[in-house]
Amino acid sequence: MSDPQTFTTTVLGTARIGRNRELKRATESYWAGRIDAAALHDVAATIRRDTTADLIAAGLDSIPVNTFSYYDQMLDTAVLLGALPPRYDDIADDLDRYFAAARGNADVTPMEMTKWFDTNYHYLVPEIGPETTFALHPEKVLAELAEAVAQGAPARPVVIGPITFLALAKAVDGGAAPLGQLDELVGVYEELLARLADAGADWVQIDEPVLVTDFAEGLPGLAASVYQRLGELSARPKILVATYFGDAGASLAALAGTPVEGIAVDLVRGSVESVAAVPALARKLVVAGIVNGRNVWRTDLDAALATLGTVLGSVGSLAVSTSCSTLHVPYALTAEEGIDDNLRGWLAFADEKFTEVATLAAALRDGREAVADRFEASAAALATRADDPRLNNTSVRERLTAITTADITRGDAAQRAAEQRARLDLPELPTTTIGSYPQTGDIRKARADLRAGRIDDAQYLTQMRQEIADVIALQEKIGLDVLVHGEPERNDMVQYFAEQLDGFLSTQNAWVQSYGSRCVRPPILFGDVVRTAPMTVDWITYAQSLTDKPVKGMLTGPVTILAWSFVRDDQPRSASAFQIALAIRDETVDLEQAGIGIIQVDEPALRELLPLRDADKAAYLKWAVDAFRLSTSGVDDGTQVHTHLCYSEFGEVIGAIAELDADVTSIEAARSAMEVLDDLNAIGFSNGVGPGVYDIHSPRVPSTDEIVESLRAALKAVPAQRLWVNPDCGLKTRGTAETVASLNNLVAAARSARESLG
Ligand SMILES: CN1c2c(nc(N)[nH]c2=O)NC[C@@H]1CNc1ccc(C(=O)N[C@@H](CCC(=O)N[C@@H](CCC(=O)N[C@@H](CCC(=O)O)C(=O)O)C(=O)O)C(=O)O)cc1
Ligand SMILES: N[C@@H](CCS)C(=O)O
Ligand SMILES: [Zn+2]
Repeated sequence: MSDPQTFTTTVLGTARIGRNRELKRATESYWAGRIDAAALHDVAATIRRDTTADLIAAGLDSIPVNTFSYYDQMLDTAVLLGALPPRYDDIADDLDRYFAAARGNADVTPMEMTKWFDTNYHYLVPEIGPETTFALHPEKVLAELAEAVAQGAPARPVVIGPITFLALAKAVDGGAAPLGQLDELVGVYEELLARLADAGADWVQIDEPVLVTDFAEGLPGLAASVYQRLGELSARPKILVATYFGDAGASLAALAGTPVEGIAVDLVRGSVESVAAVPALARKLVVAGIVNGRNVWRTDLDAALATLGTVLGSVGSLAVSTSCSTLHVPYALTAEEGIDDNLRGWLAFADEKFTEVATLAAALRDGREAVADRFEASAAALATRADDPRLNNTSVRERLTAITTADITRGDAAQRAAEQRARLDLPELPTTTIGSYPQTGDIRKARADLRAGRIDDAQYLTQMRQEIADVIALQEKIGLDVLVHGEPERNDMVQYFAEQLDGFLSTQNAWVQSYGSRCVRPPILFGDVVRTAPMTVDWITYAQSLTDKPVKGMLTGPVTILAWSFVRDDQPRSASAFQIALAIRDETVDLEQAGIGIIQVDEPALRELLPLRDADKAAYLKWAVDAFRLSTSGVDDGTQVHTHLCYSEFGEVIGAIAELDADVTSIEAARSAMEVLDDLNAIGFSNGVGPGVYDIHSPRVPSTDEIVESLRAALKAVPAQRLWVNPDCGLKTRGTAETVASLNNLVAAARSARESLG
């Protein structure tokens, strides 16, 4: 049992989708009406109980609770604070209201979704307007606390803090920046702390990851005043303010100057020097995030122990922890088969990380000798990494050394546009889609059947070709101008490529939540990246053989492949990005040689990897742009290069988007009212652009009229010669009926807009 005064071993949070994605299946069944709310709650309770039991078994003496979520922790926080947007007020049932906010329904649009810091996890963006009021609804956190206590857990409730909640919210209804409502909101946290104290909580963890960023001015000052105020409460649990995803910088001293008892610091991305520089930490519990919660590499235990030894000298007491929640890594390495011994030895997923935390804490408490066998096993496994030939491919390294500016530069953009116009002969306002068509149950089942040996390669190929033929026929019927093959053969736009590239390990069960019930299996980029054969050419040329309309080749770009993989940590990420770029470049050249005239290289993660601190942004954008250009500059001027960006606010990277120098950029804009076009104009962007004219994240079918309206708005910012008409992202998550209806309206809207252009 934990000493309520302090604790020594913990993690900041855990995954909640379930070891076998039980929550995904249960929520999707609930939405489809196949199970009722009680059955869904049962699955959720089992996941929570199992997670708590696993953490107890791992030997942790303080256990996070309320890190479970049916959909998203920011949405949970909006509910906790009574700050759901009012458009959901009429929905009486709590669960249905919650899911309506998450996903929308026939009557209401969902809350916006965007990336959580620089991760591939998406949160729902709180909406704060002048009329927003806050009111405490602590039922979930209190229930989950009681549940864990009943299980015998030394439970520590976790909530997102007020600064992070408001800094990540968006202003609506003409309101000012949401952080202006911080004072009022802190009052609700005061009430919450009193309720948690009444419920017997010894500690509460308040997550403030925004303190490692430059997202808003004056964050250290806000940290000081908010936690001074909360710290002065008389009846409250001990407060642990958790910073993660980077170095808390000046906020660390600000927090240390308040009465809070504990501060969690990220020692993977942050530095020991920052801790040593704050004398007031000598009076605090420092929760040392030494085990990487963001990546899958085994911890170098000796190095970690040395770091902890240094930290110990400058803090009041110390607990060992992961650097952030293990939400971002898969559950268990033991669920993976077929990994060679060398590579397996370098890895640690969540379960293995819990053990690393416990081992390090034991070494601090009892001395390294007490757990020497674990340290030695770890060191021996990691020692095999340096000499593994897969980490050092001479030919790819030599090729990269020889790259010059000419290799990342295409011909003059206007000249390219003229050549492409002559070659492609497209109408004004050409219509297209972003790549994927609905990934139906039949498609996924075919892949599951192939994996299980129920069908063979030839049968799988036949079925996928039929899917492609159907999608081509559908697009011709709808009347789209530039067609796609629909991506049926792709389990995922990153994993599909990783499975074919040397240097990547693809997993079978290593699922990580991406948003809501949607999961991905990030590949593990462990070595040098080499393309051994074309990856997409057969599929695309088959699609092109079925139609006279141009079919776009469809590739994922180097930054996105990197961003959505677990990346080796023994060289800069840029070095791996350039290796991937060479592989994609070779693929574009092969597609061009096979007669494909348009090639799209998707970079939806360009914005996601933007560093959280302003000082680091320019260097990132330089290598990210160069990697993209390396991947797309091998083709002739007459080949039209498209790119696609989504899932973000693009303001900060708008200059980089222009520097990508794609001939056509399709970009999510359906929810930001064409602001992106004004931003592009402001920097003189003059290539083709396709602002998304409808939101594919909701089943709602946009009317022709509303798409015409979007196009009219777009035409005020962009001349018809440069404007493309497309949805804002791929259609893989949509149903077929709504897709067909939406695209019919999109084509009708483009025709109507063309007519009005005369
Ligand atoms: C564009 N986005 C992507 C991101 N990251 C990626 N790595 N990939 C992306 O596409 N980040 C930003 C956004 C996030 N958006 C999404 C959208 C959709 C999904 C999604 O649908 N995920 C699927 C899993 C996709 C997949 O890997 N499919 C595989 C395996 C399918 C499967 O689960 N099979 C079953 C058996 C199936 C059956 O019998 O019917 C099984 O194995 O048990 C495949 O198609 O082969 C999801 O289900 O969550 C993710 C991110
Ligand atoms: N080509 C991909 C891009 C998604 S961001 C798709 O259409 O799904
Ligand atoms: Zn997209």
